[in-house]
Amino acid sequence: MKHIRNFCIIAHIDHGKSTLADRLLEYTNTISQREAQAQLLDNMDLERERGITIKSHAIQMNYKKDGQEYILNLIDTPGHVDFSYEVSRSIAACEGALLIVDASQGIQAQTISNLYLALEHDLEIIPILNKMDLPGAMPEEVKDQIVDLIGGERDAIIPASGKTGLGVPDILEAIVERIPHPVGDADAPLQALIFDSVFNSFRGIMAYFKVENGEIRKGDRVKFVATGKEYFADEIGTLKLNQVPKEVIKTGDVGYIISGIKEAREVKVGDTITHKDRPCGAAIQGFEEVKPMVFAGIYPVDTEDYEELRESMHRLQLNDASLVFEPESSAALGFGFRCGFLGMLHMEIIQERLEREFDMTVITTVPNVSYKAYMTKDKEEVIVHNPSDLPDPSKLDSIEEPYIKANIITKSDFVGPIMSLCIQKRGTIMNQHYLTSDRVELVFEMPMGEIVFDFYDKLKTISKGYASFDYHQIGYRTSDLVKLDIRLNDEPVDALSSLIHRSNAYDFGKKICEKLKELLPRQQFEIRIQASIGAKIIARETISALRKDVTAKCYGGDISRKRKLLEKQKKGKKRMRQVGNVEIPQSAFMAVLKLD
Ligand SMILES: Nc1nc2c(ncn2[C@@H]2O[C@H](COP(=O)(O)OP(=O)(O)OP(=O)(O)O)[C@@H](O)[C@H]2O)c(=O)[nH]1
Repeated sequence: MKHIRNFCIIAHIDHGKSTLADRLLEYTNTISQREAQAQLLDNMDLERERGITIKSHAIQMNYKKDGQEYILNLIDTPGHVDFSYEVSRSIAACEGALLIVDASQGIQAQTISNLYLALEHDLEIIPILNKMDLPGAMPEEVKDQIVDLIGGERDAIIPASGKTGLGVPDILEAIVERIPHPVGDADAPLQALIFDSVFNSFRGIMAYFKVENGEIRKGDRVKFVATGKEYFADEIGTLKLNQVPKEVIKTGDVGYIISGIKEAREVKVGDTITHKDRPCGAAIQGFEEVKPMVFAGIYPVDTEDYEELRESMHRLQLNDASLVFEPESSAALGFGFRCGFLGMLHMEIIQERLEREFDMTVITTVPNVSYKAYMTKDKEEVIVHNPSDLPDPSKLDSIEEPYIKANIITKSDFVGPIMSLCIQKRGTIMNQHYLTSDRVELVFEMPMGEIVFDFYDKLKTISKGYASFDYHQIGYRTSDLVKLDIRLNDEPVDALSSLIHRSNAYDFGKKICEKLKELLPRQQFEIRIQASIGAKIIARETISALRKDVTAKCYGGDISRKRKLLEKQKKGKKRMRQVGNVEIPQSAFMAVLKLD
């Protein structure tokens, strides 16, 4: 135990965590340089392309210092807010953290939020100034920021570069010297924290754990405390580039278990593994059920593909337990699924995986948060995951919506515009704090429903990219919300309904009608677009009729050109849905996200 070091790397997105991790693996000969080039830790195609680590991983390195062998377990964490629960569990398995800050960017919102998580778990923090090779690196300024944030000595900050390998030996030395070894009782009953799981089509589900107390042996009868399920530890081992089977994993060490688990749902990150016959007294604290925050409908473009879509979603769920879905039907879109995601990025990833890995073409509806509606009678609580399911407003006592606490870090020049944006999004400023003379941290409380719309994009635009954003939920609050419906030629389109704060409803209704007018293709008859609250029409637009013949201008001459145009037209139609007599393209279902 004395020669084990468990650590994670925390950083804002794109500050170079994965690249630096690869350098550590290379330096300790855990992987070869050639393998490293493929950015090993990000082994999902999608991850590699997007340059983000979606799921956390663990890998073991051996390192020799003064003749003594050390085992270094690196637990990789995802950097994006959607996956912050996974970050917090990975952090709970560590004794130390490398805090990576891009020397050209300085401290950003996720640097701070992940740092706070690490400090809550009393981790030893090793600050690293990364990307020192960049011409725009500002080492002295960023060092000031780090010292301001975590205290400590300027000299303790290690200058590094994942690109050139600068600082890598110093980082390894610091891991051994500064991070404490794990502590635990080797003789106590087994208590192991599950911090991640992966799905492998050959081996089934593999859970990653850290042994806090006791030890686990191959063949042991174990129990997962939160789910209550029991398994045989068919195979246990440590994680190098591949799995290395072992007979025993002892206190303080990190490993994997394969035990015939069929579905990702059976393994809950944060759960405790113990022995069936000699269980531990209590589960490891801090376990939470991950709850989806954002909901949207996913429908097959072709109604006949419904069964295939269901099958694909089931298979996706096998390795992503945080995806939840249930069948729903929409008058406009037919049969599909209402899906719950951890956040907007998670939603995009699922949509993309469905298309890439399962070859499904889907229509996604506007995302929304979940609401709590209270009936006048009995104050009965109804959870609403879909605005069109809102009970009749005349029978409602009140509606509550989720609120978040948002942290934004930006340059002082942008404070004004960002404040106006947040206030426009019904936010309340709670705190404004200067990190340095030029960098400000703003803390807001605001409804989560406002950020699922277009908040990120707007924030990025008004701050010219110089603002970073992070948030967590702080509970539900009563709001004056109304349901806004959209009709096309008097036919309501349920998939376009939304819940809006009353004060914004008129403006919103007007804008969405204008946007739809822009997005709906003109057809051979007039299309009336209306926004209504209950029976009251609050906005309308009309698209005039058009006789559209794309081949008309081809004079009947060149047949191949004509065919090409028809092909093109057919393709354009693919993602369309017919409601009444109006054809709606996918872009229109997301129109709300693109209002000016
Ligand atoms: N110049 C320079 N570029 C770097 C360095 N380290 C990483 N990069 C680049 O920065 C980008 C982000 O690097 P990643 O290692 O993917 O960042 P990350 O922090 O792992 O990102 P997430 O996993 O999404 O949080 C990539 O384009 C890297 O090539 C460095 O030391 N110097």
